[in-house]
Parts: sequence; C-alpha cells; structure tokens
Amino acid sequence: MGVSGVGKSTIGQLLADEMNLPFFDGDNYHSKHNVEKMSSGESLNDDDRHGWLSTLNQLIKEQLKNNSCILVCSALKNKYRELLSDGILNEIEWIYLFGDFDTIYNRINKRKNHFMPSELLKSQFDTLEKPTNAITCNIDNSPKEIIENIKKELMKKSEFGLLGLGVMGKSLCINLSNNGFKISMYNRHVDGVEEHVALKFKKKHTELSSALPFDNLEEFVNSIQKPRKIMFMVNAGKTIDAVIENILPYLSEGDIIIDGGNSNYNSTKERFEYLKSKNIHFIGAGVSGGEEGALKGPSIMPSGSREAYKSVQPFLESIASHDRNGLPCCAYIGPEGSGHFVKMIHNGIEYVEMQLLAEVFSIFKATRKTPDEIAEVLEIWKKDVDSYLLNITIDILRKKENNDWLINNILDKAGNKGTGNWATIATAELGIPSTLIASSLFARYTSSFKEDRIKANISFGNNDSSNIKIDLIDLLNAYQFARIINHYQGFKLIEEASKFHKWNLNLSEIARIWTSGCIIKSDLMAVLVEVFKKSKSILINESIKQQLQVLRPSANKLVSQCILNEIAIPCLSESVNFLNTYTTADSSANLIQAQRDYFGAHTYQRTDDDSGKFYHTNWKN
Ligand SMILES: NC(=O)C1=CN([C@@H]2O[C@H](COP(=O)(O)OP(=O)(O)OC[C@H]3O[C@@H](n4cnc5c(N)ncnc54)[C@H](OP(=O)(O)O)[C@@H]3O)[C@@H](O)[C@H]2O)C=CC1
Ligand SMILES: O=C(CO)[C@H](O)[C@H](O)COP(=O)(O)O
Repeated sequence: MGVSGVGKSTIGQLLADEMNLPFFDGDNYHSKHNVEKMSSGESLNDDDRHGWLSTLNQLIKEQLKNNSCILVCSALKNKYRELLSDGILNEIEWIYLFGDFDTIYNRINKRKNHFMPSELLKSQFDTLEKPTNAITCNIDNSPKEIIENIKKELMKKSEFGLLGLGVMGKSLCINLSNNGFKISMYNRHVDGVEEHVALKFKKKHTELSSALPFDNLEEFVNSIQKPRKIMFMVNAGKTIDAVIENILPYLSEGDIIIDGGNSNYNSTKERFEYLKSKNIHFIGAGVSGGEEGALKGPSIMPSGSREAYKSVQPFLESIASHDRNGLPCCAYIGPEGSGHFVKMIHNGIEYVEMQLLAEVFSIFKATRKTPDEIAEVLEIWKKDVDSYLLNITIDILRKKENNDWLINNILDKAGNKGTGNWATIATAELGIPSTLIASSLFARYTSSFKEDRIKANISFGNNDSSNIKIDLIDLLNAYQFARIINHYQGFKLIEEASKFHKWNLNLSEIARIWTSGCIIKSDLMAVLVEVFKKSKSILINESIKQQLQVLRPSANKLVSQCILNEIAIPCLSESVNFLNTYTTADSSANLIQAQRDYFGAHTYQRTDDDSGKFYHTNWKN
C-alpha cells in the first residue's frame, strides 16, 4: 500500500518473484463502471471503492486457500484496509511504501508518458491515513534493499510468544526452541531489579540463538505472527489479570492467549468470557513437570475453545512429554476452565502423594533410621513402585551438605501456592469426599504452626514411639493402599466435576497424559489408563479391588501401630478410614439424621418407606 506513484507495482512484482507467490495489481480489478468513471476524469467515491475492495478481499481469500499472494493497492484509508482484510485480518501482512512528496512527484513525471498534476498527488497525501501495523519501507532505498528489508521483517516474526521468564517460562522457551520454533520471549522491566531479563537469558543459551528477547510489551507483541499465540507463565491470580490488561491494547482480534500457570479454574472461565468479548481466544492450560519437565517435556492440560486449541496444538504437543506409545502427554481437556480444574486435582493428588511419603519418612524416623538408611529401603521399593515422587524423595534423603543430611536442616513448615486449597474447596462444593486431599492440605497447615507445635510438645510431652516395630512389608503395602485410595478420590472428583459442569472429560485420556512428564507420573497411573477405558470408578475394577483386599490388612495394622505409638499419619489413617466408611452398608448416618430432625426439624427418610418421603418426629413427646 501507499500513494500513487510510490512504486507499489514494481516492489510488489519483485517481492512476488522473490517469494514465488502470485502477484496482483489491485488497479486491474476495477469494475467497468469504475473504469468508465476514471476514464472520464471523475474521481471515485467511497461507494465506488466499496465493491472494488470487496472484490480484492475475495481475491485474497481465494489465494489463501492455496497459499498466499502479493497484492498491491493504495489502501490509503483505515476503512479501505478494513474492507480488504475483512475475515482474514490475521492472515494479512501490510507493507507500507512511503516517500516524500517531491521524490514521488519527480519520479512519476520522469516516467515515459506519465504526468501527474501535483494537486492529484497532494490529494493522495491528504487522504492517506498511515497504518500503525505495517512493515514500513522508505522508497529512498533501492528496490533490492527494500525487498531485502521486507523479507527480513517478514522472517523476523516469531511463531510463538512466551511471557514470564521465571522458573517455568525459561525452561519452556528452551524446550520450544529445541523443537525448532521461532519464539519471542518477554519479561517485565523493573528498574534496578528486573532489567533485560530476556536478553540476558538469550545470551546464556545457545539454543535460543533465533529467539527474540523483549522487555517492551508492544514490541514483543508486534514481533509475533498473527494470529498471535502467546503463553503466559506468570504467577496465578492478580498478576494474570494485570498482564491481560497490559497486553490487550496491542493484540489483534483472533489472537490467542494461553495461561500456563496454576490459575483457579473459576477465574479461567471468567477470563475466557471476558476475552471472548474482545474477540481474543483464551486457553487455560495446566502444565506439570516442574522446571525439568518444562525443559524436557511436561504434561499439558489445555482447555477452552477447541478451535483455538487447534492453532496452538502443534506447539503444545511438540514440547510435551510422550507416553509409552509415543503419544504426546498433552490433549484437549474440555471447555471453560476444565484444564485448570484437572491440573488443580493433579496437584491435589500430588499433595497426597507427597504427604504419604512424608508420613513414611516420619515412621522410619521413629525407628531411628538415618536418611541414607531410609533411602536404601525406598530404593528397594522402586522394584514395586515406579513413581517420580518416590524417586526424587530418595535423592532428597541422600543429599548431604557439610557432612550432614540437608533434609535435617530444612525447616518443617510446608508451603503452598493455592491449588491444594482450591481442590479442597472444590471437593466440599461438589459434595465429594476427597478426604485425602483435604488431610494433606491440613497437614501442611498444621506444619506451619511450628511455634505452637514446639510449645505443645513441651506441654503434652514427647510423642512416645520408642517401642515401635514396623514390618517393612506392611509399610510398603500401607503406602500402596493409600495411593490407590488417593487416586480413586482424585479421579472421582474429576468425574463428578465433569458431570456437574457438563465438561465431558475423558478420565482415561487424563490418566494417559499423566503417565509421563508430570509430577504424579507412576506405574499406577499407567494401570489407570486401562482401568478407565472400562469403567469410571477404580474401586469397581476387579484387579484393583483384589489389590486393595491384599493390602488392606497391612494398612490396618500399620495405621493402628502408628496411632498407638503417637505418630502423626493423617493421610495413611484417612485412607483406612475412608475404605472402612465407604464399605459400611449400614452406617451411623441415621443418628445424624435423627439429631438434625430433633434440633432443627430437618426431616429424615425411613428405611421402611422406599417412596423417598421425608418424615418429621416430635422427639420430646
Ligand atoms: N515451579 C513449578 O514447578 C510450577 C509452576 N507452575 C505455575 O506456573 C506459573 C509460573 O511459575 P514459576 O515459573 O515457578 O514462577 P516464578 O516465580 O519463577 O516466575 C514468575 C514469573 O512471573 C513474572 N511476574 C510476576 N509478577 C508479574 C507482573 N505483575 N507482571 C508481569 N510479570 C510478572 C515474573 O517476572 P519477574 O521475574 O520480573 O518477577 C516471572 O517471570 C505459576 O502459576 C505456577 O504456579 C506450574 C507448574 C509447575
Ligand atoms: O504445579 C506444580 C507442580 O505440579 C507446582 O510446583 C506448584 O507450585 C506446587 O504446588 P504448591 O506450591 O502448592 O506445593
């Protein structure tokens, strides 16, 4: 685009030849009416142009079906450019040729058989509304230089943007680059604190040689091909909203934002709706695997619109880990915030798996084993349990610092960033007893009251575990037993949420993308992929049922011993309690119902009336 005489046809044809694309001169597509009008010396009005620009828009659309094209057209006004790009906004790259009045005037009038009155050129300059989103080329340069410049600018555009270069963002950038993607990387600039983060990061890693670093948001956005695909790896909560507001003015309709952080699924749904109203796609994608997983292949749980997912699928599936059949551990989860919900439950299961290992650790500690001795036993367990968290626990226990085990010098206050908390809220809201997730969360909370615990230890006296004798088989069995209950409860919560929100989640597929890349990958997860192909509940699967029956006596015994020896085992004991409760046909909830009716006239149903009718009794008479 550009005013008459700026050299559009020459440059356009050269560029088309260079890029091996068909070339079209817009002036050749005027209607008969327009040609007659121009021939009679009359200038075209906007109505005349409307049909012509629509014809050109159709022409481009046709060309895009095959590949692409170079089309030249003065396109001086914003509204003309809007018409030209109608429905294909994100597929158009504008190239704006500009020069000063005298240069263009002299050039035109030097051409053979050409004379342009200066008024006509002046009116072109007056009409021109300069584009803000175009590759701009000064015609003072030679055509060769202009073509080179355009090609350089086109090549410069990245395929994918990553915003937030913290632990996860950095690893994902290297992963994307290693997979051959040209990326743009952005981290905010904070004077004196966060300066040139992206540039410094790029300089440290040869893998990032083609990546473009930014700390200016507008430049970052403009460096990405449209429709832009930009992944946020920033802290959940207010930060995401702040970043969305900051980036919105620079985005174009149809661009796609992926929130790869641990955001709350309800907020993801709200953000999805909000951005939809701005014609921006929003994909909430849980990512698991920590720093190493993000680098070598995480497990990814994307949700939102399936159409938008298709555009980012090649990127996410390429960087994801692969399961044992070579399939990517990334799959479209479902609508709204279902991806972040599933990631939240992943973390809930993760909290429990971690807590169970912590409880195993305290039992071993009670038997006076050193961290190395504990690691040795766990090493043997690896024959029966292939779990990432078990493996890293062995490494942790063996880590020494100045001749002492590092674990002995780590303060016993467990932190959390919110996902276990939200999972516990979800379990309560949906009315599903995922009791182990709640217990593991509350164990972390209790741990944080370190000062109170020290005081209580003094006032109640040391817990007495001096006589404990643990059978290692019982301990391993109890651990395995609790892990099965944990996975049952976690998946049950996903299943019920899926029904409640009408997400239509595929439990087997979720288990599959958790078999590799993520923090809760284990051989049990691989078994569950098959279990969920046949039924929605783990506990009705014959083989799992048999395993639980075999493990249960050990779990009962181990839990009893720990309780008698005053060892805190909230998750191990809850797993036993849960199965006891779940397998009780005649429970004591009838007493609860009677109490509720007694003090609050809440009514109850009767076992001798199967109509479902509710009764109230006057208990005092
Ligand atoms: N670490 C892990 O194992 C995993 C983390 N996650 C999730 O991924 C997300 C990122 O985690 P992680 O990489 O560990 O976190 P980090 O704390 O390492 O990085 C956070 C990033 O967010 C940026 N940021 C913070 N506040 C703002 C703001 N107001 N505006 C712009 N940028 C901001 C930071 O920039 P700056 O450096 O300038 O402060 C930094 O780049 C979180 O949601 C986390 O829960 C998910 C899976 C695993
Ligand atoms: O998502 C993760 C792993 O899957 C993150 O490591 C997350 O931070 C863990 O949660 P928390 O900080 O609450 O322990």
